[in-house]
Amino acid sequence: MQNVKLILTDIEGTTSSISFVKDVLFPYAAEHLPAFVKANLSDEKVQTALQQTAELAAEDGNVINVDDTDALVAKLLQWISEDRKATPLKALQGLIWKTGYENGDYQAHMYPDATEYLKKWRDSGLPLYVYSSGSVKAQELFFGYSQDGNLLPLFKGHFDTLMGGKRETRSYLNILAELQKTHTGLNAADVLFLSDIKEELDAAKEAGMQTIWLVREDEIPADAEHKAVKSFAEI
Ligand SMILES: CSCCC(=O)C(=O)COP(=O)(O)O
Ligand SMILES: [Mg+2]
Repeated sequence: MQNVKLILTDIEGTTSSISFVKDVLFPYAAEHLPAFVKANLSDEKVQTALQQTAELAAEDGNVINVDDTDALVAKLLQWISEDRKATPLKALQGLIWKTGYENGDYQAHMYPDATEYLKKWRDSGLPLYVYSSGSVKAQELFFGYSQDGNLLPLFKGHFDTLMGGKRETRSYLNILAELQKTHTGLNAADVLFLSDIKEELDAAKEAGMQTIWLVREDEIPADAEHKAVKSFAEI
């Protein structure tokens, strides 16, 4: 880790297992989404998410009336099953997961090395930020209710798909511009981005950031274009 002044990390597959997100969080959201939407139809955040769902579906060529709650819910359930990183879905998931965390139905998974090194890096003075497809609300819940306790104070800030998609270079430039408001003189090359997805690392590298690929389960490819490690201890 050379000349790194700030670390930006992904969550799923990087600090935490893919299985926790896919096998616990997504099914919980799918189970509770229909009742949650119907019970909270007058909530401004829910209304905004439904409006955006209709707009996004229309962009896909699937016109749904914004008053057709059942059709919008069906579309959102389809997106959960496809793991679509759609901003309105992510906003609703964050709201739904809150109840599960607060009831103690689950705690967010953390790889032990991720918790250990995030704490070490924070203690050494490195500012830590998160960039995930999960909404900022969902990220705060995730680290606030982790199996290793409340890890939220480790992070200086959070970014989600409001910055853009994680496979787009523009998103990392948007994040850099946000970071520069607090960290004067910060350059892209001062930022280390950690992720398990090559296309996300490619986009961050294109924006000028340093990258490290977390290869948690598979063999590290011999021809990896990014420095690849199996755990935060190797960073
Ligand atoms: C923040 S908790 C749920 C994560 C999530 O919804 C997701 O889609 C995972 O995205 P990531 O960018 O962390 O791989
Ligand atoms: Mg990931």
